[in-house]
Amino acid sequence: MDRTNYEWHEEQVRVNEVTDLIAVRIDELEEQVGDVKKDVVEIRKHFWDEVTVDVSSMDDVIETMASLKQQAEVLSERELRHRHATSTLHKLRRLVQSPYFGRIDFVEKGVSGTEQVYLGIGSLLNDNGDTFLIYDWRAPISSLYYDYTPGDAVYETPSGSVQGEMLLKRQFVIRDRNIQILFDTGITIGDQLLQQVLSRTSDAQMKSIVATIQKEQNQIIRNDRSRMLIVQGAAGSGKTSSALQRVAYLLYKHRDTLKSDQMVLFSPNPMFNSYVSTVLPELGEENMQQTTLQAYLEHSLGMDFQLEDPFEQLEYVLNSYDAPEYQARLCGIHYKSSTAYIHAMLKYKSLLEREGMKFHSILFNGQTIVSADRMVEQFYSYDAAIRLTNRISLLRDWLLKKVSSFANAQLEAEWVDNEIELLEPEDYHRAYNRLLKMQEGKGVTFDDFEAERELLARVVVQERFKPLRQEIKQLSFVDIKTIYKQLFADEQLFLKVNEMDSLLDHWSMIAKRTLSNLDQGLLDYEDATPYLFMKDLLLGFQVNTSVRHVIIDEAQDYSAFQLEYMKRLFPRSRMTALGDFNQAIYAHSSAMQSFEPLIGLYGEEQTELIELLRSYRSTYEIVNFTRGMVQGGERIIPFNRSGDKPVVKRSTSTDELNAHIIQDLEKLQAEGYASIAVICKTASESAVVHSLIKKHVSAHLVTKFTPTFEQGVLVIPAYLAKGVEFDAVIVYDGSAEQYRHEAERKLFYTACTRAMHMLCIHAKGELSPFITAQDSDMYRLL
Ligand SMILES: Nc1ncnc2c1ncn2[C@@H]1O[C@H](COP(=O)(O)OP(=O)(O)OP(=O)(O)O)[C@@H](O)[C@H]1O
Repeated sequence: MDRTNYEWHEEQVRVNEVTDLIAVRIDELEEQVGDVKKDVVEIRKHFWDEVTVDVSSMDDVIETMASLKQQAEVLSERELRHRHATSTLHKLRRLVQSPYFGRIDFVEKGVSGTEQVYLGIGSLLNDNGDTFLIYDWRAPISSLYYDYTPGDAVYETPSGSVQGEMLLKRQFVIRDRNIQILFDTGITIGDQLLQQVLSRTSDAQMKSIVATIQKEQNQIIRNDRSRMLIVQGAAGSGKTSSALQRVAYLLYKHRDTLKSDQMVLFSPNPMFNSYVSTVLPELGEENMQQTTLQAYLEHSLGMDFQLEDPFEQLEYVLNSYDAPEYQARLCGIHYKSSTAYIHAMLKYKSLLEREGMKFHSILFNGQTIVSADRMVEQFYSYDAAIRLTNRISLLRDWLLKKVSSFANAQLEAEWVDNEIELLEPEDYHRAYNRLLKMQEGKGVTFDDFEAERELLARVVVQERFKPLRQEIKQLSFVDIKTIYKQLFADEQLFLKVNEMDSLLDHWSMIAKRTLSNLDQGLLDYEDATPYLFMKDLLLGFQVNTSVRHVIIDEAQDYSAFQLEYMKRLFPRSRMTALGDFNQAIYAHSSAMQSFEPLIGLYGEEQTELIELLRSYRSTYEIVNFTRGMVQGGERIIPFNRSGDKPVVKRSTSTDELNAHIIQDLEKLQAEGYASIAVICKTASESAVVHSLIKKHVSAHLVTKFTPTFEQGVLVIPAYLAKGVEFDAVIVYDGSAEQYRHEAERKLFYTACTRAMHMLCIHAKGELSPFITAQDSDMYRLL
């Protein structure tokens, strides 16, 4: 047996020992889980048998409560035990198949002996409980594995740095308890394993990367200093992957204080949510909360308006170059996405403290209880030193009193008699019971006609005024819509709050669109967050203080305004923002060309910035080709994994183009690619292409409503392919006709960078000018 074989054998012996131990633990735990589960079922079944319920006297009630509490405690202790045991069991079941993926031998400075550290997705102690057979990849010492090659090495612990020398770094792939791959790493950190991992076919769900985390990614995962961590990374550089491992790391490091539901991931679309949702469970952690900004806006404003979503806005931007108001809309989007607009709103709010508030009159049956003017008068009669939101609360209380007096005055009204006549027997019965309760001890009975009429009148009046009271309590009397509209209806006001001398370019069109949309109950995407901000400024922010960490993926797609809003929404939270300016596809992204808005959120001292330049998703050939499409692309470093050169195919007609696409699809399928995306520019183009393709090849159409990501052939608009990846990508029509405006460059780049192994760009007629790789070495032109 040569040395390598011997080592392999030795390691396999260890794998056998460890997995045997895990198997024994699993057996024991399965038995335990079964017993505890039985206990829980029994306790639930006989819960009341063990409790003596006696309410005859106060003492008996207290005793009953005590016995109830005791029984509930026993139940909850067993349930907790069951949960713990089940989660340990899950971890062990994962470990038994593949107990670890790495080993380092480390000699700590000043300490004799070498420590062998085996790294897996969870830790495992020996039976004595004094030696780690497996270290969790998130343990402090495990960071050595990701940060160093053999030689001098340091890791951080809560009590300080530990220095020493790493003697060995070994990587494994273990499947079904057998070592399939084993090699020691030299200078090229894990290239061989990474090569293997990246060469596999894509999946419908993202995979964890714990075994091959790269040094620069480890900086992101373990960063726990700054309030705000910004990651700018090339397409495919592992931003999302690092962010998800980071969540797992933080949940591990702060396991006593941080729970998964205190972390929120903002995703670009619901399909992306499903794509990444298995990573944390794979690592033995519960998923964090996942949402989209649009879902939040819908939740907050969906009752009041029909909201445009970001995709509709983008479709407009991509499809409506010839619309007369196109430039005006872009200008409006630009302004409404900026921090300047936030400042204008804050200024507007301070003006409103003195004048200009708008209210809805309080009406009943067409009759005015309190007029809007009277409310304004009342509002500004309060001490100006009182905060605006508090003055609104005072006004609310005043209005409720006014409504009460008005309601009392209605008791004798004719409509009340009419409604009493119409009361259903149940209402009548309810009223009777209420009378009994209210009049207890007062000697009044329902035989008393006067009392009966009065009571029923009260019931009727109270019921009728209930919705109005409810609305007042919810502060609906503040006319947010008109207040917001004022900004665009009153030019002087706009100039004043913006501290501008002249109005925006295309002002009249911007103002007209804003006002007419609001009048029709529509809210453009660019207005939604500002509108909500205005509402919150006046009525109070609906902040969420329980969330401790917000992760924003595709951060370049949020406007400066939206980011600021999100910061206010989660005042006790840290933030991780991951983005790539080269993939900024929305019109408002022009307001986010740089890091400034992100850094500005918490200020430089509280912000850290990490850049990822190496791209892992695509082959060397694809990265080499696509990086020429964007500014600064020459800085992107392709990972050394070779594949076919991208193919660019020109057609002279739509029929020919379609025929080429179908040929390509059939060829790629025959070559064994599991996921192939035909990426179109817009939703409508996708629908047309899908109806054509499906006659020849089984294919799914992805729309903004598609909830989950599927394998096979997908036809998808480029903007929905954000964040996901495919074995092969066919860009449906990469012609100059489709992609020539600057706004389309990043969309085109995003589409091309979704490809892992193969990229084919088809074009009808002239090629898009973004295919700059003139050097025919970069691609094959067919
Ligand atoms: N260290 C790694 N080990 C293994 N695979 C990796 C590693 N880093 C990244 N990858 C793989 O590279 C691909 C791209 O990763 P990811 O989606 O996280 O990148 P991204 O920067 O978010 O991309 P984009 O911005 O283009 O959406 C994924 O398949 C991911 O598994």
